[in-house]
Amino acid sequence: MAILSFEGLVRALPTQKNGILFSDVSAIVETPVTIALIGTSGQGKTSLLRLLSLLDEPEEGELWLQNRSFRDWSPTEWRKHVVYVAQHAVMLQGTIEDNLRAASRIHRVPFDQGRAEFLMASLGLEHLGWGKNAGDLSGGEKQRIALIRALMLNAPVLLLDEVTASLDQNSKHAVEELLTDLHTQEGVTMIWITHDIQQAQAISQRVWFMAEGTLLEDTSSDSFFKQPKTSAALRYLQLREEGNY
Ligand SMILES: Nc1ncnc2c1ncn2[C@@H]1O[C@H](COP(=O)(O)OP(=O)(O)OP(=O)(O)O)[C@@H](O)[C@H]1O
Repeated sequence: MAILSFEGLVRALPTQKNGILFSDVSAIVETPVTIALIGTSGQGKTSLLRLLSLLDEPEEGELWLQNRSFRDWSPTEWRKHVVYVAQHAVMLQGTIEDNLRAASRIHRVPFDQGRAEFLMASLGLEHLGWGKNAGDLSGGEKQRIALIRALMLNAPVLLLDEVTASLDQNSKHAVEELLTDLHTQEGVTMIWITHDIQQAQAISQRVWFMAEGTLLEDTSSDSFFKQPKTSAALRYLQLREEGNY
C-alpha cells in the first residue's frame, strides 16, 4: 500500500500566464522516504504542499493517502496523517504550553509530556518557560515551536515549507538532525521545500524538482546532484554553484 500518491494534479491560478501554475504532477511514495522539493521561486512548491495537505483542492487530478482517494477522507482526518508546517510560523494565542498542547486538544488525543520535553530539548528550547506568552518569542523560536507543535501529532507524513529559513546555523542543524532521526527511528516521510542546496543534499534520499510548469524530475538525490536529467535542473544547479540566484 502506498503511503501517499497523486496523479495528474493541476493547479489553476488566474495570476499565471495561461491560467495554469502547474499540471500533470504525479508521484508515488511507497515507503518512508525523505524528499527535497526544490525549484526556482514561483514554480508552485508551496502550492503543491497545500494541495497535498488538502488546504486547497486541485482543479484536476487525484490524490490518495494509503490508497484511499482524498474524496473519501475528511480533511481533518487527512491532516492528522499529512501535516503541513508553514514557512511563516503563526503562534496560537496563549502560552508556549498552549501551543504544545494544541494538537492533543484539537484531535482529542492524550498530551505526551515526555515527547514535548524531548522535542524542546532537541531544538535547544529547554530553557524557555512553558508559561511564556508565545507571541513574545523571537522569529526563530516561533519557527521551532511551530515545528514541535506539528511533531506532537506523530504524523507519518510531514510537509515542511522552508522550516529552517529564520534559524541560525546551530538551530538549523538541530532541526535537520531531529527530523532525520524521526525518519530513521519512526519511519516518518518528509517532503521538504528548501532553497539551500547543501541542506537538500544532507536531508534527502529523493528529489522532486519543479520547473516548466510541472514536476520535471523525480529521482534519487545521488543521481540528481551528480547528473540531473534535464537541462533546466542542470541550469538550476549551476546557478546555485555560482551563487547567482
Ligand atoms: N492563492 C493564490 N492566488 C494567486 N496567486 C497565487 C496563490 N498562491 C500562489 N500564487 C502564485 O503562484 C505562484 C507560485 O507560488 P508558490 O508559493 O506555490 O511558489 P514556490 O515555488 O513555493 O515559490 P517560493 O520558492 O518563492 O516560495 C506565485 O506566483 C504566487 O504568487
